[in-house]
Amino acid sequence: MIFAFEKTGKTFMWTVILAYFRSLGKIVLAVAASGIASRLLPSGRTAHSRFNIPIDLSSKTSYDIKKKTLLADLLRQTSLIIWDEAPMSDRRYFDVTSPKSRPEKTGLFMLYKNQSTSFYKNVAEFVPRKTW
Ligand SMILES: Nc1ncnc2c1ncn2[C@@H]1O[C@H](COP(=O)(O)OP(=O)(O)OP(=O)(O)O)[C@@H](O)[C@H]1O
Repeated sequence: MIFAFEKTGKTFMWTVILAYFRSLGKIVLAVAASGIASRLLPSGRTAHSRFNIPIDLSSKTSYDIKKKTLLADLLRQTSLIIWDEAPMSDRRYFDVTSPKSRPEKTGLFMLYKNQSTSFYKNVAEFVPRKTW
């Protein structure tokens, strides 16, 4: 995770990282919590749009990613996700579990099983508790 004060070049750095990995032929997704921030990233989209996150997130809803879809395949082939303003997002976005009641769906980070636990611990440490 990268933390820095305003106007210190974070977006500039994402742009450089995106260009580097994409020049190697890797798939790198760029998302942001807000629409304005996502427009500043090359091929950036809001996290809601990219990952099918329901607007009305509750304890009973989860990512709307079906396991056997093009989106799930894209995410499996993705080498890196750059998520600008991640700590502004609801913590449940970073949930590593699949919804038990909907076995055909998957949580985003279930697709990256080996990395997901440490990622989740890092994010959970910084995302404010009130957004649980
Ligand atoms: N290494 C650099 N060389 C030249 N200009 C730079 C460099 N890094 C950043 N800038 C310029 O500094 C300004 C602020 O950079 P940037 O928007 O990347 O910061 P930020 O940390 O993402 O800002 P914010 O806090 O608003 O998200 C921009 O105009 C950018 O072009």
